[in-house]
Amino acid sequence: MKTIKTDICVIGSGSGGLSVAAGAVQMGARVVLIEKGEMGGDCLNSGCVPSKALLHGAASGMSFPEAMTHVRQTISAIAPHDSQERFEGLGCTVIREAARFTSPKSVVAGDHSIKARRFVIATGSRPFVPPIPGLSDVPYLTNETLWDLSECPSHLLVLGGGPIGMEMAQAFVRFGAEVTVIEAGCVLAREDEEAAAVVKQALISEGVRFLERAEVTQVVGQGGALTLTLSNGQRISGSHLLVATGRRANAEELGLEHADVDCTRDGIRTGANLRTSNRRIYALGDVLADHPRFTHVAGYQAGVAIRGLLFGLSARLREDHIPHATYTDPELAQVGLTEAEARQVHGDKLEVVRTEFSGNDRAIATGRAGPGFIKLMVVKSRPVGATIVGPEAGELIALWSLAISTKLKMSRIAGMIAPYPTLAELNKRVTSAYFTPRLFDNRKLKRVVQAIQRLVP
Ligand SMILES: Cc1cc2nc3c(=O)[nH]c(=O)nc-3n(C[C@H](O)[C@H](O)[C@H](O)COP(=O)(O)OP(=O)(O)OC[C@H]3O[C@@H](n4cnc5c(N)ncnc54)[C@H](O)[C@@H]3O)c2cc1C
Ligand SMILES: NC(=O)c1ccc[n+]([C@@H]2O[C@H](COP(=O)([O-])OP(=O)(O)OC[C@H]3O[C@@H](n4cnc5c(N)ncnc54)[C@H](O)[C@@H]3O)[C@@H](O)[C@H]2O)c1
Repeated sequence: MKTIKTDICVIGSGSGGLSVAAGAVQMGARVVLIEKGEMGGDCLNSGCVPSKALLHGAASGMSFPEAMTHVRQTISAIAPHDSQERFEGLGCTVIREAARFTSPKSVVAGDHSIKARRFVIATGSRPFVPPIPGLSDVPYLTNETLWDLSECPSHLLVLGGGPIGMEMAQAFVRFGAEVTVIEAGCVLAREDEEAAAVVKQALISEGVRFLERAEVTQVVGQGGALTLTLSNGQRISGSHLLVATGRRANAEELGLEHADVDCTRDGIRTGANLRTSNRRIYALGDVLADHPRFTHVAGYQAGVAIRGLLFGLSARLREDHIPHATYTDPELAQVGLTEAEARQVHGDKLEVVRTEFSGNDRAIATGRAGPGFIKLMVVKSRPVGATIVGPEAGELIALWSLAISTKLKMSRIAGMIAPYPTLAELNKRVTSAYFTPRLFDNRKLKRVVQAIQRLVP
């Protein structure tokens, strides 16, 4: 067994682990990075990158095989950035083995024993597969196996109407598959209800069938012919089944019991400084319990952890300005509070203003003026949340993350000028919606203007 002593040992080379390793090594720390699978983790290999590449293929009229080639080419184009070679070039020691704690200060990976001053657990998550009778006996797809398909399914059954289920439902219906989404509750249930309804309606109009509040009690069949039975006796048959019913943290195999790290079934718990119950060990990204699971969140958490790891600063996480987007067409993006949440927190102090994509010249000129809107939640002249459903919602939401993180007043945002004609004008337009009644329905202001008009020559 070879022993390595280091400053920081990072377990997992996904979005979170790579960000910590790159930052720490370039600022002078000795870093060991351990990865048991593909460098780049879920986002690059089986998550964001392939799913967005597939959606692009579906939107731009590629055939399914062409789109799958585009998926592979996209991964290959991005992979060098996350590669072992790049990280070794930066100065990290990269070990391609599964890591396991043997004590609060040491980890074993293959024939290496790593003793580190600090550890970072960034082992991510895997698909949660619900314990439905028969499911484990049939061939089903998850986000880990979907990318091996060589032909488009004739009828794809999608279990779960969260972001994975909705994005993939739209991609596959556009490739010509029949698609049925079976959802235990309501689709996109964590989103603003009105915005989620716009996305759902768009998918319905493209041919996706939805069964909501549906409890699957049994799955039978074989490859190419699967049947789900619901609690109401209804049966739905399809050629393939995609299970997209949430995530489970990758924490069980880490030997956390030897490391004094508290962990629940939902994942590892930390304080806002990302330290676990063992102060030498940090955790971040999808392996955490009760945190949003997104690539940009793992990246943001890496920045917070680095301040503690390298400088001993007690940086703390903030979550009110973290946006997310679902890349259906139309896209749905959210930052801060939804209208329902803001109403609960702020009651009568809440003002909600909105503007529609149908009034935007660029949206009209480019044939994208379908149903869609920006809704802004404002309290004491500062935005506390924004919901956008429409084209490029994921791009448009960034401004509102900045506005919330810096507590910008609406008057400051109204000072922004967006070039004409852009979708970005919608962000300006929604601030006008806030000021319009204050300016145009203001009797006092009208009297002042009239008085000045009488006085000025
Ligand atoms: C289909 C899909 C689409 C998604 N789309 C988006 C999107 O559009 N935008 C977005 O922001 N997020 C998206 N996500 C979420 C995003 O992929 C995750 O939030 C992100 O990858 C989490 O990063 P991470 O570093 O925490 O974990 P991961 O990327 O999962 O990396 C963890 C790494 O740790 C390794 N590992 C695990 N255990 C061990 C061990 N014992 N020893 C050594 N290595 C180990 C794993 O092999 C893996 O490489 C999507 C997810 C899925 C599934
Ligand atoms: N655009 C993006 O940023 C993006 C895209 C895809 C995934 N992701 C990330 O990946 C995570 C996982 O995505 P997801 O869609 O799998 O999870 P999710 O938890 O967001 O949604 C899962 C859905 O499955 C339903 N469900 C659970 N058990 C069920 C059952 N037995 N039968 C029917 N429905 C059932 C739930 O009610 C829920 O609506 C997301 O939370 C997100 O963090 C992000």
